Amino acid sequence: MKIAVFAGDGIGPEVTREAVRVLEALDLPGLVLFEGDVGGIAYKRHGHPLPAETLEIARSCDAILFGAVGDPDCDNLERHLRPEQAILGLRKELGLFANLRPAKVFAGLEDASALRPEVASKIDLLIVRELNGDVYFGEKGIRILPDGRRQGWDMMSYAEDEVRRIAHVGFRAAMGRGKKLCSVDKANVLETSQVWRDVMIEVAKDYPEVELSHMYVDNAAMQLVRNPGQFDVVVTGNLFGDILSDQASMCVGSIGLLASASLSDGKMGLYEPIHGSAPDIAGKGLANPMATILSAAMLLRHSLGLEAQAARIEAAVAKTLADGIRGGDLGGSHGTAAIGDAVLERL
Ligand SMILES: NC(=O)C1=CN([C@@H]2O[C@H](COP(=O)(O)OP(=O)(O)OC[C@H]3O[C@@H](n4cnc5c(N)ncnc54)[C@H](O)[C@@H]3O)[C@@H](O)[C@H]2O)C=CC1
Ligand SMILES: CC(C)CC(=O)C(=O)O
Ligand SMILES: [Mg+2]
Repeated sequence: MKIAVFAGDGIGPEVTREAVRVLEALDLPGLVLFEGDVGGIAYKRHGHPLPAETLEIARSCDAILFGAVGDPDCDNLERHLRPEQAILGLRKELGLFANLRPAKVFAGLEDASALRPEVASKIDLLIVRELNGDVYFGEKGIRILPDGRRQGWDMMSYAEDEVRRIAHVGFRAAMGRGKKLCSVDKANVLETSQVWRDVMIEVAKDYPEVELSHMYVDNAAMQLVRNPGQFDVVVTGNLFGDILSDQASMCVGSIGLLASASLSDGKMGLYEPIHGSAPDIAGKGLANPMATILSAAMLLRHSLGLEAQAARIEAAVAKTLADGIRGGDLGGSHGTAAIGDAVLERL
């Protein structure tokens, strides 16, 4: 079992360290970890945010545990050299098109939600976000208009096959959960979304037991706050899924809690918290490592088939929260390492 560990920038190394401690504590036979540079740190050391040797490590491993990338020092670099290209590059190079972002309220954490406890307590949803297409990977540029104004442009598109494969991921997930799938788009305005919606309707015929609904993304953002309990599986594109999942994190309490799996057709996957490098708290030991620890659990489940060990980690995190151990993001005072210690004690 080979796991690549790409800690990255900002709080990335801090939260990844705790997740690695948890993985190591499980004493998994044959587990070997391989570290690699990604993001701003990789740019500073190797001149590129995703060096060839890092990509090679990624390709040779069964799964990747990823921290976060992003460094304000690098914000003025040419776009292809910016830290964020590391995660975009890994997603594209490895064909990781399906991003699973579960959001569920942990018992005892209802009061930490930005929503009223009786609204928050009903949340148990899965955002299935397409991760290889959309405006993130379209042609883009900055051009000078004839009248001298600068104009930025980014091409949004989805081809039918790109929608079809993520639709199947969403419907299969719904079959294993509450059999409800809400497809989120902006088909009232965007042709990209019209194709998206047409394909969702077509694929739904293969899953007659799943109840398909459609929602415009602006309404979805509102419904996520008004009545998040109505959602089971939400399938959406790259941009909308990025935004809605950050929003969902505050509905369950904190962005420091939301884990994710980025999957391809095979078992290979990349696992990361949904948050970024949080430069505002980096280096202070304040970051909540739970999202990364829970991402490690997803890694064991999806890439290594170790369901019992994944459940063990999730139970330890749930117990830690139930015992009142909370980081600053949840109104508590526990630091990154103390939260890691507490999870390890409950493993
Ligand atoms: N997959 C990745 O590597 C991602 C990278 N980024 C990058 O991260 C950098 C910062 O982006 P932001 O927009 O500030 O988003 P962010 O997610 O890094 O931070 C947003 C806010 O949430 C807080 N926060 C995030 N994670 C936390 C944790 N584990 N515990 C406690 N508080 C936490 C931060 O302190 C900040 O106030 C940028 O360079 C951005 O491009 C952003 C999202 C994903
Ligand atoms: C940093 C971006 C490339 C993506 C992002 O915000 C995310 O995947 O959540
Ligand atoms: Mg994001």
